[in-house]
Amino acid sequence: MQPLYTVTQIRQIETESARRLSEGALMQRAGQASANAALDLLPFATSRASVLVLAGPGNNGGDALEAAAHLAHAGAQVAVVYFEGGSAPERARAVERAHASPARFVAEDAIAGVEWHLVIDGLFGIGLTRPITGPFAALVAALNALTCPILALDVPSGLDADTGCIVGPAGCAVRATHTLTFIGDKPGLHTCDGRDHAGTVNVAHLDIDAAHYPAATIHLNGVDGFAQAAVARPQNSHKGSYGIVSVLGGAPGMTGAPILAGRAALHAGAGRVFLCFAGPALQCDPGQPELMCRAAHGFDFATGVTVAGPGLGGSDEAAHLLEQAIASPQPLVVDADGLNLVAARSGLAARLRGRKAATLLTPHPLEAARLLATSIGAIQRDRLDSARRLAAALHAIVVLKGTGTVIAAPGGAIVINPTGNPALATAGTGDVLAGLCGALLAQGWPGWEAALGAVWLHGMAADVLVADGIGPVGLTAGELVPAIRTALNRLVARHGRRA
Ligand SMILES: NC(=O)C1=CN([C@@H]2O[C@H](COP(=O)(O)OP(=O)(O)OC[C@H]3O[C@@H](n4cnc5c(N)ncnc54)[C@H](OP(=O)(O)O)[C@@H]3O)[C@@H](O)[C@H]2O)[C@@H](O)CC1
Ligand SMILES: Nc1ncnc2c1ncn2[C@@H]1O[C@H](COP(=O)(O)OP(=O)(O)O)[C@@H](O)[C@H]1O
Ligand SMILES: [K+]
Repeated sequence: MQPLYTVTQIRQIETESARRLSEGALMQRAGQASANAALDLLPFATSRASVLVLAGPGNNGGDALEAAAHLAHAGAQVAVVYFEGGSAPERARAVERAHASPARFVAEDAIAGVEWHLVIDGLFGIGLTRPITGPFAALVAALNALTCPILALDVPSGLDADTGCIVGPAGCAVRATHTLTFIGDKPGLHTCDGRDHAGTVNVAHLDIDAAHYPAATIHLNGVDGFAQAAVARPQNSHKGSYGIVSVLGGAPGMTGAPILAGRAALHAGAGRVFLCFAGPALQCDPGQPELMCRAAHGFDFATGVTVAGPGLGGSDEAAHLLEQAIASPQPLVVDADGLNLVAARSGLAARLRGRKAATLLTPHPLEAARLLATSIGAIQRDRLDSARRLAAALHAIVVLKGTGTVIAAPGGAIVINPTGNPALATAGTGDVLAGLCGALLAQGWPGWEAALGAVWLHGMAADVLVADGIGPVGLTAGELVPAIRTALNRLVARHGRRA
């Protein structure tokens, strides 16, 4: 999995490596890498390309000036909007190089009325300390109104590289189509506002020796993070080999949620799936008669994995049933109303903390806010920290949903998921994810790999459906289910080890 580094770590890597390099080497390498990336984005002969370069007051601006000089020497028509600022010697040399090149230095008002083929955003990088306001904000608005590609250097200006939030309050950020980020990839490019502002992310390592990189605790989810848990089915196996998933949910009037979770568990390979209704039990799911419907009252949750919460409601009876599911020595997924009950009743949280088997919690931001007794805004302001705090507080693997889903382990490891898209922003997709988590656990996947695999497959299924025109508008949660089955089978065929 691709490592992600915080700004503090990037600064440390820079300090360590810079000691062994000539002054300004990193900025020169960043500028060269940026120019190369820019050339790749130009649609035709370099000499006919109009490139607008924004060079801010810090070293991000220095990178942009180096890039401007290279592009101008390569023959592009380069216009630079330049802001006076920092006195770092390497930045001063970048200014000189750009001035000595054929690049033109222009005023901000020259941006309007020109057909630009590419914009390079070198306004602010990881040194942004306060919201972009005033004339800089007007400039960002002008850039965001352009239709040409925008290449952000290091970070789209205005975005917090650690959290993925626009630096605020009342800040703004460049909406880039591409980001070339330096030294190492950064979490903020992949979650919250990051995905909308960074576009396609590439990393330029600037030839820094691997020895200068610390062990990363944050990664971008990828198949290598969980594929080792996939097992090819042996011929000599039967339904008992693939586990049981029991979905606890379905308070009166809320039967759809457990059905979706159960269907997802079935199509993701669980040997048997029970729907355990907290309210009046359905006789069967006529659309999926393989699901076995039961009253939750008196059900033995210790027989397999429980997915507790979809449509469970908040009654005392629901809390009592959840307590029984938590007491099971088997793996457990808690979602939706299950999480709301844990937030509302401290006794349940204490029992959850005491569990020995794998426990996965799958909150969306509002559920996470209830669990941490805070607001959605506070959760979203630092999604990584929120997920990490929840995992530590409840001794569970936490899947904080939403674009760039954050998966956190109680020990502090964090993974951000890159698959998925806004087609998933529709009712029931969370129930499908919970059922999928349950199915992987039932088939013997360890908790961490089950969480990573489920989130990745769920997002990938949505990506494939959208590529086929089934979404982003109007995708239904039920349509995800067969697409998840296909994605999981491809994974097992490609990576599944022999049992
Ligand atoms: N790290 C590395 O190893 C390498 C880093 N490199 C590059 O350096 C970048 C980091 O450079 P950096 O530290 O100079 O910060 P940067 O992002 O240019 O901004 C700081 C400037 O902006 C100003 N300023 C801040 N907020 C503002 C606001 N809202 N509105 C207005 N002004 C504002 C701030 O002013 P001040 O706060 O001091 O008043 C200061 O002048 C990094 O992203 C990468 O591109 C590469 O060369 C390769 C090696
Ligand atoms: N804009 C988005 N981009 C990517 N994934 C999204 C987006 N919106 C929602 N999702 C995903 O869809 C699912 C929604 O879950 P949830 O909010 O619990 O829905 P429900 O309760 O209706 O089942 C989560 O997996 C979430 O990460
Ligand atoms: K930038």
